Amino acid sequence: MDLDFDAFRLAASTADLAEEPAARDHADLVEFRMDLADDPLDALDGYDGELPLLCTNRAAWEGGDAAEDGRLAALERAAEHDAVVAVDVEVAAIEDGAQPTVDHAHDHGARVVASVHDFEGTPTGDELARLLARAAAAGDVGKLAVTAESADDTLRLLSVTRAMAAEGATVATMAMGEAGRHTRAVAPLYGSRIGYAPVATENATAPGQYDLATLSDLVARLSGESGV
Ligand SMILES: O=C1C[C@@](O)(C(=O)O)C[C@@H](O)[C@@H]1O
Repeated sequence: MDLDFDAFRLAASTADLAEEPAARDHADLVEFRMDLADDPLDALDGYDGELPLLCTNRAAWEGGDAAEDGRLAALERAAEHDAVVAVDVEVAAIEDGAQPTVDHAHDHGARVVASVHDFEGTPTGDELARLLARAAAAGDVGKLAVTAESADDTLRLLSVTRAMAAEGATVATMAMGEAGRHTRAVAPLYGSRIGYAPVATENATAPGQYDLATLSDLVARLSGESGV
């Protein structure tokens, strides 16, 4: 399978690949949260769904559930699957020695989403720009998820998203939390290339996510593609 990030792509985030049929109507791909799954490599071996996969094995130190032992090795195995079109590697991990994982993914035709998460707040504009530039340089897509507490926080994130996208960088941004929720719907208009949503709200993988059908509808309406 192949999928690029030259346009906005909506990912259904899940720890259970059996949810894929339910995501087909709305999503372009599935984000498989390996760190939240019981036997992720077995699940990947048995995957015969239609949607391509973005595999994430989120480190505990970046808000996920994966123990460090074997974490990157599992991500590398994942990248070898034909259905896996991308893997997510944290920028901090890449800068700390995970470049071989990035290279391995590329060798197997998978793109790399280099990610940064701030679960505490939204940095200053300058710092946001630095973080997103580092992410974009480290991967094929630079992803930045912050926690917004105000409209000003969301504006800074959207502004940096727009500036980087206008320079030609491939970026994905979102603000977590209640105050940031609407950025998930509007960030694509400012150049963000990936949105994340659970099939059902109770299985959210980050604070403030819309469910998949809702985000798909909002993005389509705002982009003028829904025909309404
Ligand atoms: O990094 C991201 C973005 C995310 O944190 C979000 O805010 O939608 C959801 C995660 O599943 C994904 O790995």
